[in-house]
Amino acid sequence: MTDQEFIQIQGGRPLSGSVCVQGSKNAILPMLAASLLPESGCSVIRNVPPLNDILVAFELMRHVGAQVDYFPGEKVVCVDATHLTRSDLPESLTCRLRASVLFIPPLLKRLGEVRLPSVGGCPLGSRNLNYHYRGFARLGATITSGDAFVISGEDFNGTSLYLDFPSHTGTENLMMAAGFSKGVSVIENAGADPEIYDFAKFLIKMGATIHGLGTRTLTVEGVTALNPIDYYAMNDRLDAGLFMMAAGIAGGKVSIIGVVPEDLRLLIEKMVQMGVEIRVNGHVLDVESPGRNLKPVNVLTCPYPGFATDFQPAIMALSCIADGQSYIRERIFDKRFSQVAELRKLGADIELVEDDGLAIVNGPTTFRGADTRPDNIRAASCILLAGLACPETTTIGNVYQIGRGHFDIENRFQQIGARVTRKTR
Ligand SMILES: CC(=O)N[C@H]1[C@@H](OP(=O)(O)OP(=O)(O)OC[C@H]2O[C@@H](n3ccc(=O)[nH]c3=O)[C@H](O)[C@@H]2O)O[C@H](CO)[C@@H](O)[C@@H]1O
Ligand SMILES: C=C(OP(=O)(O)O)C(=O)O
Repeated sequence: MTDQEFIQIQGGRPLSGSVCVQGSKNAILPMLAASLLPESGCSVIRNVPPLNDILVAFELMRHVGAQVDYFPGEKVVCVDATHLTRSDLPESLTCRLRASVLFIPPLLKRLGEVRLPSVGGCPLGSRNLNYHYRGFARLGATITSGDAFVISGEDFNGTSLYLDFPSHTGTENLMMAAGFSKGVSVIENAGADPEIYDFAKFLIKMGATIHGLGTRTLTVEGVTALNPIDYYAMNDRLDAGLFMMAAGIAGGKVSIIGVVPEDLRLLIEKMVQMGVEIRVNGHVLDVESPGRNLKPVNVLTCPYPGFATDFQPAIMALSCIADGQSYIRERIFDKRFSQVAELRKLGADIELVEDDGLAIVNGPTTFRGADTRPDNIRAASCILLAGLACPETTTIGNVYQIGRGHFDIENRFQQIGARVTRKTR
């Protein structure tokens, strides 16, 4: 993939057909990190799409000495971490992957020290890591910071851990570290997201003892050894949501295959409020929309089970075609409106009251074609959606971003009748 590549969308036509949901990046990344915990033997993780973030995680794992064999056709990865050799993570990789932080607990357990330079990921504001480091310190780690964080320790003891905010990777990291600390740890105000739940099931299958799954209080009893396992990762609710909103904005009828409707409850609720018809048929969602005359919506992002911040940019695209004013409030990240500048290029009328985390969308917009360059996965998804509602040509540069979160995007959209192509300048 080069910076010359871009995605071209010629929208303005309804979608029809079926699309399968990919495996969940945000559940798989902690599983890849945890697959470094067993001292011998191969772990197998299934339903692993070849997303850019996942490929960077493979490179990090190989860098520290793990053998990683990936079978993209089968979406299976096999990890053998018997011979880990180093614990200094290179900035050339960590600056591309925020989930690099999830490699701290396994390397600490296996090698007694980790050196982590700055981490990358979506630029959404401050994105502190203080809950992670404070938790590791309470469990017994020593942490120093200079041009990199150095986390070290040999002896970890269970304790009470409290997150000021139910951080997603913070919960995963503390759960993993508590899993090998002696005695019992209680994690309060933990994240309850489905990906955290799936990751906890992964750790339990490895031999960990974790109680309170899906609630805000997790109790973890440390064990001395965790074993390699064979695990099928959950499907990606964010990928499912992208295709739901694609049907909503473009119009037509699309079946989305491989969802847990409960995990998407609020998105379904908001889309139905907007006038999109959604039928739940077991693990398939049938989404049908006129693609115009939608009703405006109020959205406030919250930790799960609230409305997911990762859907905020996409529902903003949808609200642009609604008749009237929509209010979109971001409450998780302090800078998560970068898609607004890109949407405006397509003609959207959006007032930003950034200090209040509020965007007021004045719909309906008749989108015009434009060249865009979104700076993160979900902003790119937002522009892709707007492009589907625009009869002119829209382009999305910086395609690395969308490839971090969605696999084979152009082919999967073509499968449901969209004119989405990947091109080189
Ligand atoms: C790889 C992955 O799973 N990424 C997801 C994860 O990111 P991530 O786990 O980084 O997000 P968090 O839940 O940790 O962040 C939520 C909020 O807590 C703050 N915070 C977090 C940790 C900390 O130590 N100190 C602190 O202040 C952050 O600045 C942010 O304002 O959850 C986000 C919120 O659902 C999603 O948008 C991301 O897609
Ligand atoms: C914000 C995201 O990822 P990360 O936390 O890795 O930046 C995302 O997946 O939308």
